[in-house]
Amino acid sequence: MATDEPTIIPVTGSAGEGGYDVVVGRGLLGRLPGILGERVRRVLVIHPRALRTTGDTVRAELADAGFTAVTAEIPDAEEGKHIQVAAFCWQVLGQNDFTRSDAVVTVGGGAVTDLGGFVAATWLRGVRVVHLPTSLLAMVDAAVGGKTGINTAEGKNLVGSFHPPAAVLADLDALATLPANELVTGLAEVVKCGFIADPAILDIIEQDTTAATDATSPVLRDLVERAIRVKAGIVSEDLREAGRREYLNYGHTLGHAIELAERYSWRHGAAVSVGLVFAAELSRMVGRLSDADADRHRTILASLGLPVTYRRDRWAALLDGMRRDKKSRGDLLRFVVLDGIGRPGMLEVPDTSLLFAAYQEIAS
Ligand SMILES: NC(=O)c1ccc[n+]([C@@H]2O[C@H](COP(=O)([O-])OP(=O)(O)OC[C@H]3O[C@@H](n4cnc5c(N)ncnc54)[C@H](O)[C@@H]3O)[C@@H](O)[C@H]2O)c1
Ligand SMILES: O=C(O)C(=O)C[C@@H](O)[C@H](O)[C@H](O)COP(=O)(O)O
Ligand SMILES: [Zn+2]
Repeated sequence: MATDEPTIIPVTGSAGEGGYDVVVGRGLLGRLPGILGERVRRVLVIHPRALRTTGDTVRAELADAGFTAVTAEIPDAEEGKHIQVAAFCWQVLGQNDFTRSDAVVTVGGGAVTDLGGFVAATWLRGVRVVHLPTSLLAMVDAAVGGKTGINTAEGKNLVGSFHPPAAVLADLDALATLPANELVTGLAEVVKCGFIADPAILDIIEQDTTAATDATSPVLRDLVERAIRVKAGIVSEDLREAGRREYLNYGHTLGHAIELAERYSWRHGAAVSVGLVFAAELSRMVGRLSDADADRHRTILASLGLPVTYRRDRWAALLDGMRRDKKSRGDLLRFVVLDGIGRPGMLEVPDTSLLFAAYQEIAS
């Protein structure tokens, strides 16, 4: 199964929008000029300060290929998902005369692909974007599927759009510099994919946690490809989240509320980990998930070193945050739950006492 050949995972178009390829492999940068194509003259490379060297390498590759490449260096992590950072990027695009036939390239984790995707979606009402994800989480999730967004003072990803990329180059070599804790938080989204759609993911992690957390292992590559296939399959059917795409939000209702409560000092994947255990407890409480399947959430996530509990005294703030979740309809909170492993569904919760009871199971 070990191979150095790139794997191409197609995302087919839906809602009248074009499809694209997610390429997983090593040494993929040379593909970028060909993907951008001959019509593109100017390229804005958006990267965080922490990845300046990688951003410079991408800019040099583009310049060598004859593009006019400029960079926008943005604040790291969630600090970058801010309207003022988008405004800075719009300014760079404007000052460099970017037209509708020009393009944006993102280099970074999910915060950068979200911000850069949003900038591309809004500049001249939409220009091409290619994502070069550098974190595990961005490779398996954020760069794929076309959700873009920024945070507001009231919550996570409250402003954004659907803007599919022209391609995603998931270069596993980038993971060499990713801190171990960042790799682990990315695995929370991989585990999510295991619970909602591909139970083999769970078996693989349980069999060898060490290999699953080793950026160089064929096991991790297998997990990356499996998680991307889950996401690609769902977004190919439902780009704009009219139905099945909501399942990709498993664990996120509480997860996003924790991120807000922690003022983004927690990584997204860590908050989603707690959210997954909460959603499993909710599923168990309403009789839709067995004890064993619910307990498996806590066990597998804890085995990776991910958090599975959260502060008992924060319930009121969390409930407030969850009300602004995009799955809510009016006063009705809606959750992704499981009817078994690989069988996601929705639960409407008019009565918050049920949520409070489920929260007691994860409160510390
Ligand atoms: N659009 C979507 O569908 C989607 C899906 C999942 C998550 N997200 C978003 O993605 C974000 C989380 O992504 P994340 O976990 O990648 O966080 P992140 O982008 O904040 O990156 C985490 C940290 O890792 C650093 N980093 C990234 N790549 C590196 C590398 N190769 N070497 C060294 N350091 C590196 C970053 O600079 C940052 O400090 C959240 O904002 C979340 O909402 C979006
Ligand atoms: O792609 C999706 O759809 C997801 O829900 C994937 C999530 O992992 C991701 O964190 C997403 O950004 C959450 O979206 P939101 O609509 O709840 O902001
Ligand atoms: Zn997520």
